[in-house]
Amino acid sequence: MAVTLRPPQGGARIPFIAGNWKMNLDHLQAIAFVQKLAWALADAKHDFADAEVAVFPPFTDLRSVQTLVTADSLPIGYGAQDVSAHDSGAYTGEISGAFLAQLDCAYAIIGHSERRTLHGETDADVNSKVLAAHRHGIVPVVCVGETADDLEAHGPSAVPVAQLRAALDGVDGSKGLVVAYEPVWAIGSGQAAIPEQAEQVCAALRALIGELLGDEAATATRILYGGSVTAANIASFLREPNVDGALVGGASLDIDEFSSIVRFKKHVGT
Ligand SMILES: O=C(CO)COP(=O)(O)O
Repeated sequence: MAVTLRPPQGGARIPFIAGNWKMNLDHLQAIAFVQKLAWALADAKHDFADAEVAVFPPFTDLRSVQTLVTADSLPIGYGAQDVSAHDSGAYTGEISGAFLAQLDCAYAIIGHSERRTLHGETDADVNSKVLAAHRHGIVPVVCVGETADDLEAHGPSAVPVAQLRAALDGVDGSKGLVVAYEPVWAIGSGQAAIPEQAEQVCAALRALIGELLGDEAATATRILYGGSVTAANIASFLREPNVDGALVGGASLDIDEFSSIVRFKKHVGT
């Protein structure tokens, strides 16, 4: 039996540590990695009530990850790095949310800055993809974040808030949502945001979710910080009340480093 991990429906937010592998690890490497990660967390007696864990492998790995997770009942979730806005048809190279749902993907990352900058994704595209994920019962992990130029011109919150407002147009808040605040200048740079700044933006994003989707969604939605997260700096982010976890890139490819990030406890409500 597969362990199906779904975000909590209201109540306390379980911290969420998500590993975005980007274009790394083929399906054989993915199987070895997920198995070793599960062993490392079991050895460390990780309590999954302290932090939910999910990996986001390339599309070609997802069937293999599903098979492993199902066969061994591993308490590790997984999702896709993108999803098509369309459900089927003449869209060469795209992957339907229907296919991801068939692979029991709980999540799909949508609007990562690498999709926005390298593939020209607009706010409207991101919104269409969020709606597509929801049509198939997949929880979108909506990425927002400002560039260094945006930061200088508008401060940290304005662009992420505008991006999230556009992403949530017409969205049903009861269908589940995770938001990742990833300042573009912090991604892969080794220069993480200052935790107080991450908190300021995450608080503004939560207020916007309340305005658009209601108080229940604002309370239930996990808002992650992403951008040069490591085992050494995760504590400083999780100390912030509106930061509910991390979207981890480079450090999610190292089992010791990633499991150390997962094992750092956020003290909810303290
Ligand atoms: O883009 C990211 C996760 O989606 C962050 O990447 P890094 O952790 O490598 O900075």
